[in-house]
Amino acid sequence: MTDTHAFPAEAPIPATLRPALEAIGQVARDLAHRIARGPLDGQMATHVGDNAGGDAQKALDVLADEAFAEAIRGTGVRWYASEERDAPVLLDPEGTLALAIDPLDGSSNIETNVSIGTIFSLRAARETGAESFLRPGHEQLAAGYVIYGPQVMLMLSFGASLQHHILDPQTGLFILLSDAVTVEGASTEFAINASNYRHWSKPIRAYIDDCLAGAEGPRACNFNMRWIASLVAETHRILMRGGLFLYPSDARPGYEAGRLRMVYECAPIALLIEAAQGRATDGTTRILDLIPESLHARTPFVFGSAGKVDHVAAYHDLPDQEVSALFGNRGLFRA
Ligand SMILES: O=P(O)(O)OC[C@H]1O[C@](O)(COP(=O)(O)O)[C@@H](O)[C@@H]1O
Ligand SMILES: [Mg+2]
Ligand SMILES: [Mg+2]
Repeated sequence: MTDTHAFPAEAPIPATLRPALEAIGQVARDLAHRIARGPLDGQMATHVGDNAGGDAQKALDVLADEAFAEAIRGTGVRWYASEERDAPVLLDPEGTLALAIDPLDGSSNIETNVSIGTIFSLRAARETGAESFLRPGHEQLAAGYVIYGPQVMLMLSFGASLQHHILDPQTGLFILLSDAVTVEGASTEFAINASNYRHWSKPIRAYIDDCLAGAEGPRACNFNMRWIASLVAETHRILMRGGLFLYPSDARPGYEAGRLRMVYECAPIALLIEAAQGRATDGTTRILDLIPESLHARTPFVFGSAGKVDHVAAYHDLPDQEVSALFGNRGLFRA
């Protein structure tokens, strides 16, 4: 890692959070460099074990986790919680912040050269790790993600608005492009892993059936589908041009609450989406009001433009026979 700053002095970052965000920015810059070198920098996609959530750990997952944990020391962070660790780690008893992180998101894509990312969330530290992290997401002080794509970008929010930064590879600085990103409402793209269709609940099936029915169906509109299997990349597309993301609960063992984790995936993404005037729910309830029961707790996740997320919630309110009636009289749901 270089010891030069990741942000210009004028970047709009509160002084209390600046050391931690500098450290995150510097590690992200270093990771971006390693990801760009790919196999020249070692076998990043090698399966090295399983994490607390039972997911396969790749070499890059572990390398990223260790780099963030190391760099964040001495920046005011008391508790460090990561997807790759069973429990929060006490870094500094005097620290006032708690960092939750998905060091490498979308790691099933490493060997395919598709965009991957880092998701992070900063909160006020409390006495224990559990007290710090098992709290509603609306208490987050800051949240963000870095996307390692054709361009390396950082989306960052302190709650009120959404900042969009790009890494300039020539200077190594994240440069602010906009401090007021908003989610476009008119997109006709939705993102869901459709291979799980047979496991979904009736409201989710009905919603997707109606999208797939296109101009001839109750929505009277043709939709397009996207699935990258990289939450950061899906979020970035939605922030740049609108749309809807769904990872619902389903009937597979272990998917009772979907796949994505509340503390270090859904809560930070929800903060960013709301800061961009979008909506993020578990299908019906606001993600930022949910209290996780454990560090690695999962939640169904639906987010995107506010109108589309509300639309999904309305399918959960339909009477059972109406949900079942494919192309039933859902005039209410015209696009
Ligand atoms: O393989 P699936 O079921 O489509 O799930 C894809 C989802 O899993 C994730 O890869 C989980 O994140 P990690 O890679 O950090 O475990 C998300 O980025 C993505 O949205
Ligand atoms: Mg992830
Ligand atoms: Mg991960």
